[in-house]
Amino acid sequence: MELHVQKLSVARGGLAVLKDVSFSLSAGQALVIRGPNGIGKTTLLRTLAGLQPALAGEINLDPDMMAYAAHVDGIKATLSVEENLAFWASVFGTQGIEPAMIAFALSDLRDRPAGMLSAGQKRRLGLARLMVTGRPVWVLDEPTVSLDQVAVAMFGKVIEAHLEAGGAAIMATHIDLGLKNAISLDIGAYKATSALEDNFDEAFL
Ligand SMILES: Nc1ncnc2c1ncn2[C@@H]1O[C@H](COP(=O)(O)OP(=O)(O)OP(=O)(O)O)[C@@H](O)[C@H]1O
Repeated sequence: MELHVQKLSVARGGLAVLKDVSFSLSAGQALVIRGPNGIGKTTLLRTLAGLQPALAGEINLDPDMMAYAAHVDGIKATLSVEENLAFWASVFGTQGIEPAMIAFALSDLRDRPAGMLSAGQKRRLGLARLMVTGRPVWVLDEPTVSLDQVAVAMFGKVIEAHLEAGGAAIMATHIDLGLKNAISLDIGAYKATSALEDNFDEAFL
């Protein structure tokens, strides 16, 4: 698995936010996207995962290779924790939800309706979902929000195991997960300038 992203431009609300983003990622690697609030990390991740079209550029991998997890994880509130994981396993055509249940310490919560989980427990369920997708590239937007220290460590272990098994991950996070094979990309340099800014001098001449 090799992901190559070339000259990708992405937009939000009809306005270009990032221009000409290029990077490559191999199996076993994690890419940590960095940049200030509002620069376009979420927009970039959503575009990579195929949830919105790119303005321009190339992504060599099919979105079907990717699993996306963000703040809204598509958790079904009335289904139990176990039913949620079983549902996703059926959607993605995979088997065996127990490893995900164990990795995120959800076993004791298996019968609880997801709507009754705390914010951190919900996030753990959303991250456990990644494991049952069976997809090689995980695209993660602020995955550690709401997680306590113990849960952050659980998540770090799961990501490390995913990379060791030949998967890859792209994530926007401010937390150092101590991953062995992580590279970082500061997207500040790719900020798209608006037409007004492009012609700023001319506007005054
Ligand atoms: N619906 C929208 N219409 C217009 N602009 C939007 C819309 N949603 C977001 N934006 C703007 O698009 C830009 C990129 O937003 P995005 O959420 O991708 O940034 P981010 O880097 O993930 O930010 P943060 O670190 O705060 O989560 C921001 O300037 C934001 O204000």
